Amino acid sequence: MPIGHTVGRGATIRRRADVQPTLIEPSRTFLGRLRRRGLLAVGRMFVLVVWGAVMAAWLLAYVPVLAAATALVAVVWSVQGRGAGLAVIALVGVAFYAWSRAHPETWERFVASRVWRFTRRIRYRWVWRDLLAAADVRARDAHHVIRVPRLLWVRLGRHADLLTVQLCPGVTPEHLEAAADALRAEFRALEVRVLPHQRRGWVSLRVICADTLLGTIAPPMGSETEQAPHGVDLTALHLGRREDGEPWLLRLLGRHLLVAGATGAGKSSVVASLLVALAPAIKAGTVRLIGIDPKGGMEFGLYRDLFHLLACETEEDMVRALEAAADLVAERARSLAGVVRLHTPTVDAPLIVVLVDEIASLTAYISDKALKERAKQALGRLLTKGRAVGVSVVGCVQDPRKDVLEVRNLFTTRIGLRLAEKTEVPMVLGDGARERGALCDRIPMSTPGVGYLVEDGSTVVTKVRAAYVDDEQLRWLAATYPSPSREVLPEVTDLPDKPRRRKRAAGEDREAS
Ligand SMILES: Nc1ncnc2c1ncn2[C@@H]1O[C@H](COP(=O)(O)OP(=O)(O)OP(=O)(O)O)[C@@H](O)[C@H]1O
Repeated sequence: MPIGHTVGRGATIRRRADVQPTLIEPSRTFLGRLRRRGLLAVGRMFVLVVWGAVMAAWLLAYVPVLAAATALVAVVWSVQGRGAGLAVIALVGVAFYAWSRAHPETWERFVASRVWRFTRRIRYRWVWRDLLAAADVRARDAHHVIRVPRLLWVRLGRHADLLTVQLCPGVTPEHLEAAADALRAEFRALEVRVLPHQRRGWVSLRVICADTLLGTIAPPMGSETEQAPHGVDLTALHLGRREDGEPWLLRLLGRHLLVAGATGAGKSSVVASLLVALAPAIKAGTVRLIGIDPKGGMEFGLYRDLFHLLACETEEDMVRALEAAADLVAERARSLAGVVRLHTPTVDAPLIVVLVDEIASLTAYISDKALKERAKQALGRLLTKGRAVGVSVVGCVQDPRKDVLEVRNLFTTRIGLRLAEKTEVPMVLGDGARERGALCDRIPMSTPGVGYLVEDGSTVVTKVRAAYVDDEQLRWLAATYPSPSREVLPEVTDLPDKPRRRKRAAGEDREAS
């Protein structure tokens, strides 16, 4: 088997010291060796020239401004001769310099960023084999030839590139995940993330080259027709931006959402962005909010009018609100049994969003044991049966430890904002999420609202940042899109603590008599 020969899938590494030297057929004479080397050098030179020409043509196609300038120089040179050609080259140089000074944004957009992107493409291919072999993403075949995954193609983006990679036998996506840091350093990127590919044996690498989440993001607010011209799409709520610069669209219909983050990580900005996206539907009556705020209304009190029901005064109130929502789930499940598999929100049967700020206050920090048990049961009922019947829970949590929040695996969409320790990442986002790129513990304090999102049943990790909605905008939102219906707690439903109230009432009667 000659060195460098490719068998089946994967690319081979040539000239490696650890390849069996016996595989090389040595030339016997000095002249033979010289001829062989000379031929090899000529062959390499030829390949290099062809490759350079192809790359130059590709670069011109990729940067039309350069193509136009090159065409101009070529025409003048061929018609007017070398002197005029050189003069045009100098003129083009001066024009480009003046452009970059006078309009740096357009220069960046049409020339600099495109050239930079193109050099990235060359870099990926240039370093690929050696880098993967050095980072231990390799396998050795039966002939002791070292093979690495093959880089099939590169899709360049403004902020992130997507590399499609064909794995070779013996190399798994986990090998690439383990080498993500080495790839990031060599590609001079911010992050490298391994994503699944629809074809078996292939994976994608997302290489993040520019941080689009550094600056604060403004919420998409406006009049009803501006904000949601075609009505609110509950499967694609615009909450902020993704790391590749695209809008972050979140599906809430048929999902429960957990937002975990240390104090000051920006949990309330995720909730506020969600409210901005839902507001027109709240006013239209197709979405109803039930708010539970253990901070006594400090968070949700600001936009009280958006809520159909707000429980924030006592622990008892909050648990009763949860139970009311859980009863509604049972009632809807009965009425929808055998009719539909997923409820479609209407004004008569709206999507109920149960918004809980600091969910651990209900499941862990309540002092009354019986009340805590009731809260856990109601939450369990909501999370296991609510999705299909149009009841979604959105919960925030600071401390994601198991004893604090036992039900966290029932949340189908999870967002990990800045977390204190790396051991907390799998607690929120699941096993292996940190290896796949969810570095919640490395999010700086200076970027609140930044987090990693994982959906149930998917291994894809997406970095996002929620828009920042200030207090003034929240007040405006509540005044512009108030909930058309309002309920107060005692009237919510047939409350399960009635016997206790009856007992207390009986006791009061006795005292009176
Ligand atoms: N998406 C965001 N963009 C820019 N700044 C933000 C964003 N979210 C939050 N901030 C800033 O960070 C501060 C803390 O954020 P926030 O109150 O949302 O954190 P939190 O996780 O809810 O904290 P706590 O658990 O203590 O309530 C805010 O006062 C705000 O100034």
